[in-house]
Amino acid sequence: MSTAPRVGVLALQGDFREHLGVLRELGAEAVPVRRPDELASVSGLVIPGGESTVMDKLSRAFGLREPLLEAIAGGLPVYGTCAGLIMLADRVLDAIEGQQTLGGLDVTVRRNAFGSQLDSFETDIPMPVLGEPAVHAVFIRAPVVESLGEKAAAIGALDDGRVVAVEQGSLLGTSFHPEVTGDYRFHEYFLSKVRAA
Ligand SMILES: NC(=O)CC[C@H](N)C(=O)O
Repeated sequence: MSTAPRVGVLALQGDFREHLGVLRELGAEAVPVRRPDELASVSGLVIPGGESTVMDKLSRAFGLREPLLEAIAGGLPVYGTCAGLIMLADRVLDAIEGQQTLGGLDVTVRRNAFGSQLDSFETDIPMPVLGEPAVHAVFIRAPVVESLGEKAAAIGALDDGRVVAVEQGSLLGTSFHPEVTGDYRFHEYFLSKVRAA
């Protein structure tokens, strides 16, 4: 019998409680991560949606930036949603002055890419890695992946071709919020990476 994987959700800011709930529903031992020792105790990490500029500042204030960089470099499976995707991106457009990301995903993302007229919307996105049916995706002041480097792969795009889901080894990122839809295939996919790591 395999034991439940212990996974963390970065709990500095944003909708971390929703992710903790989903991961627990899927049978994982899910814990909030705010301190380096908590990060060291998990075998996977979700970076939730929220506000990437605030998460960036808080990660430095909490002494988590360096441990997070080391964990990502060391191959920890990490899944970033929305602001979490921004945190995982190597390059960011429309960042605020001084904003830093953790990086890891060889992509360029644009923050708040849908503008102020269309802050939030929902649509179905075919996602071959998850099979049928298409994923119902909820976007909230979301980023898009404007370009991908060689190491990253697009795994989901809008009808107009804009990439909103990416994967690179043990890293996974989505512009949208699977934790609010009741369709937990993305979290299951992430947990399969954790188990395989
Ligand atoms: N729902 C979200 O996570 C929004 C992301 C936010 N616009 C940012 O730049 O960080």
